[in-house]
Amino acid sequence: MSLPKAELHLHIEGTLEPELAFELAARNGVELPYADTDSLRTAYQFEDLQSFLNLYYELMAVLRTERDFEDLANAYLARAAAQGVRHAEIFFDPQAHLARGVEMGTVVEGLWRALGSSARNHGVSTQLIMCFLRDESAESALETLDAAKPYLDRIVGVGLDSAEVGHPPVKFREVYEAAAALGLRRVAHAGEEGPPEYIVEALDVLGVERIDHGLRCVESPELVARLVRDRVPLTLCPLSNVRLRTVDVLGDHPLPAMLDAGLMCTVNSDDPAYFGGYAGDNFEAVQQALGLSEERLRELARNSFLASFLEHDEELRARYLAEVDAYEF
Ligand code: HPA
Ligand SMILES: [Zn+2]
Repeated sequence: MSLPKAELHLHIEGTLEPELAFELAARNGVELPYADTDSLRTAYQFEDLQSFLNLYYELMAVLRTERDFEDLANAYLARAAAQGVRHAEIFFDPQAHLARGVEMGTVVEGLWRALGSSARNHGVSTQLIMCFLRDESAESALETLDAAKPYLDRIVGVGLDSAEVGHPPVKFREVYEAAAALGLRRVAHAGEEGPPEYIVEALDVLGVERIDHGLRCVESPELVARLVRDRVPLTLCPLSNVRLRTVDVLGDHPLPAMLDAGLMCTVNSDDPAYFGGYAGDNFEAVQQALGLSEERLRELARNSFLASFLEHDEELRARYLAEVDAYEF
């Protein structure tokens, strides 16, 4: 669906399509434990978040040089642009690369080669959000923030991802305080597999401005009331929820009820190469499975721009919002 939209929940490493994975493996002399793209695709059957993360981290072995990260980001931006994405706030996972001996500079400069010319080349404005892996230590997160200091002009904010349960937001209090002191925006995954309390903690302890996923807020009427009152954006990822089995089938997704409750929902793709669709595909899927009206879809698109970190260019945000209003389905 080409409705203009911002993508606010997108892991760049999760855009690695099998074809590009094999191309980069050949280029870098990396051996993949799959015969070809078809046999790799058959591995895309996930039980839960962890079973996905195992493959996600395994395939990252092919990302080694600046050019690899540039090619990865350009491939994503081209696909996103074709599906109506006008603005993308893109997560990356530096710890997963540092652990393999790939430097922060290689990752950021490589991504920037694509992002820095994206408005011109793809018609997509971009921001970069650095995520900490919550199943690594708080010390490791602090070291990562330190390693990012030379590149902060290219990074708008920090996030928190990877295995959620057992790794509550409070573990990262100190690093989020340090990030805030550096002027970075703050978001965090919470309430994907973890309980509603993690969402409350992300707000109260980490001071986040948006919740990534946040799906399990629906279990707490009190929390829903707070999120509605404070207009806290939730970056939902419907196809991801089905593939990682946080909802059984898309037709059972709580998105319509969440919108009816007044929550500020957005629709995003998370890891589109693994979960069966990019941003526009997610919009189409929820339209079909949940029967969302055109006005609801327009509301989701407006929310995406309102929730985006475009404060440095309100004119651009206004232009995007006008495009949403003018869109004809
Ligand atoms: O959906 C996700 N959840 C948590 N961590 C992640 N890292 C990539 N994708 C995800
Ligand atoms: Zn995610």
